[in-house]
Amino acid sequence: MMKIILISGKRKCGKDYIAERLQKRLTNCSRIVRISEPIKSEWARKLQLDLSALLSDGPYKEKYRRDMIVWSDEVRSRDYGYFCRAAMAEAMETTDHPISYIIVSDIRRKNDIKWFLEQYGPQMVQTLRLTSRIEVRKARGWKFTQGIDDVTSECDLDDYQSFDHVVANDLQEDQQLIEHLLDILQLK
Ligand SMILES: Nc1ncnc2c1ncn2[C@@H]1O[C@H](COP(=O)(O)OP(=O)(O)OP(=O)(O)O)[C@@H](O)[C@H]1O
Repeated sequence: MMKIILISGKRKCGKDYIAERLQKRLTNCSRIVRISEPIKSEWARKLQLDLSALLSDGPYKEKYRRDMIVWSDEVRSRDYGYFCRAAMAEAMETTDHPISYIIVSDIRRKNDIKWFLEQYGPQMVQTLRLTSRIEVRKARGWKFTQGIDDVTSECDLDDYQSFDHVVANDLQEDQQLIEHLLDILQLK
């Protein structure tokens, strides 16, 4: 049975970093899925923007991020699973070998979790909430930005009570943390 790990957490708490470290350990029977990818590619198509610039961390990213959030909220209000479904379909279509573990590295909303649970069931899905102290996030480059840090996409999960695991990612290159995660997520 395939296992799906849903990673959430505030900006710069290390969602991508931890997803990549886990993926490295789980080798090619695992795959990272990002819900933001179909959002970015559809938005870029819509605006005929340069996708590679949009996907990188360059100046494009913040400028278009706000508008993209508004547009993607509209899409979600009609169909909350739209981007989750698109991201999973893309992952499955572009995989030529069996996948045992899917790591979704950018879960941001209660409805994202709801969609995965409805689609795959609680046996297959585990939620992992990463936390980091504010000073640590700042040291990693986070700066409070109005319109990004105070909107639904960043705050919707703040009051979610049902994460399977809540784990701190405050230390630098913490190998024990990776072992601990493999343990609690039963991925060993
Ligand atoms: N435990 C860690 N040890 C060393 N570096 C880390 C650790 N966790 C995160 N980082 C670094 O901190 C930075 C932010 O991490 P990352 O991009 O994974 O955060 P994120 O939660 O995905 O952020 P965003 O929501 O903004 O995309 C990256 O440069 C990453 O390499």
